[in-house]
Amino acid sequence: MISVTNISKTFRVPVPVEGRWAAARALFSRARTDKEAVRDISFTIERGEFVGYIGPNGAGKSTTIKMLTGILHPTRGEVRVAGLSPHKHRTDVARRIGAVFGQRSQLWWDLPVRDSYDILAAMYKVPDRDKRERLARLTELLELDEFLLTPVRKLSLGQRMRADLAAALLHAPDVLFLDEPTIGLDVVAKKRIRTFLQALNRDFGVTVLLTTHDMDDIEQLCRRVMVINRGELAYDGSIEALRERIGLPTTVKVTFGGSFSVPDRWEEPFRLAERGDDYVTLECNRSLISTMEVLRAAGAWGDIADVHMEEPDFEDIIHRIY
Ligand SMILES: Nc1ncnc2c1ncn2[C@@H]1O[C@H](COP(=O)(O)OP(=O)(O)OP(=O)(O)O)[C@@H](O)[C@H]1O
Repeated sequence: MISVTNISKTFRVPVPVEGRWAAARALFSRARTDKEAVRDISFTIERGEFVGYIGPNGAGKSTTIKMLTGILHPTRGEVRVAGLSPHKHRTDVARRIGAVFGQRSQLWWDLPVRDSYDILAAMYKVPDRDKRERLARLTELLELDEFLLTPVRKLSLGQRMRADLAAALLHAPDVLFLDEPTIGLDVVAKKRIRTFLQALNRDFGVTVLLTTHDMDDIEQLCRRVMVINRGELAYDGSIEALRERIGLPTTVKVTFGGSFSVPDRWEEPFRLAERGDDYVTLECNRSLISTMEVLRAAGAWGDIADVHMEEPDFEDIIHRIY
C-alpha cells in the first residue's frame, strides 16, 4: 500500500550565526547550508497494517509524512502510495488517503461541524448517498451527534479530534495518516479515540500510520513500530522484538506460601534482584529463558503462592534508542 525507497529530504537553511549580536547578524545573513531532515529511509507498509512512527522532536517524522502525502517532494528517492506518486498524482493520491494533524484542524473554525463535512464531501466529489451513509456510521461510532451543529471553535479538544477524524474519513480513504491524534486529551477521550482507531483498522481494513509521542498509543494500537532518529530509520519491527533487542529485563515476582530458601547459585540465566520476607524478584531476558523455566527453578526454593510478571516499560526502551 505504501512503498518508500531510499528517500532523503534536504532543506536549505540559514547558517547558524554565533557570537556577539548573533540574532541581529543572522537576520541579515544570506549564507545558507543544507540540512538533511530525512536520510535514506526505506520501508513498505502492507494493506491493513497499523504502524507506529516514533522519534524524538526534530527527528524527521513530519517531513516523512509530508512526503507521503505529497506536500513535500523528496530530494532523492521514491514514494508510492497505492502505486501512485503522491507528488505527481496529488489529486488521485488525496482521494486514497486521509490525514489528521492533532495540532491543527482541517475544519472551518466558524462553521458548524456538519457544514465542514458538506464542503469536504463536495471537494472530494463524494456522492450524496455515500456521504449520508458514511456520516451516519461515523456519527454513531464517534458519537458526533452532540455537536454536529456546533461551530468548530466551540468544541472541546476531544470533540474536535473526533470531528477531525470523521472529516478525514468522509471520502473512505484506504490509508490514514495520524499525527499526534491524542495530544492533550484526557484518559477517557484518549481511550475513545483508540477504540475507534482499532475498529477502523480491524473492521474496515484501513491502513494506519500513526505518529505520536504517547507510548501508550503505540503499545495499545500498533503491531509494528518504526523508530526514526536524526533523520535515519533506527528500528523497524515488532514491539516485542524491540524489547528483546534492547535487552531490558522482564521482572518476575514470586511470592512463596511458606518458608523458602534461595541457593547460592543456579544454572539458569536469571538473576535475583530483590529478596523480601515472603517473596523474591527475579530478572531475566526472555530471549534467553522462558518465564516457565524461571518458575520451575524458583519452585525448587519453596511453595509458590503467587506470581507477578512485568515486561520492561516501553518508555524505557525508547529512551535507550534515543
Ligand atoms: N521547511 C523546513 N525548512 C527547514 N528545515 C525544516 C523544515 N521542516 C523541517 N525542518 C527541519 O528538519 C528536521 C526534522 O523536522 P520534522 O518536523 O520532520 O521533525 P519531527 O520528527 O516531526 O519533530 P516533532 O516531533 O518535533 O514534530 C528538524 O531539524 C526541522 O527543524
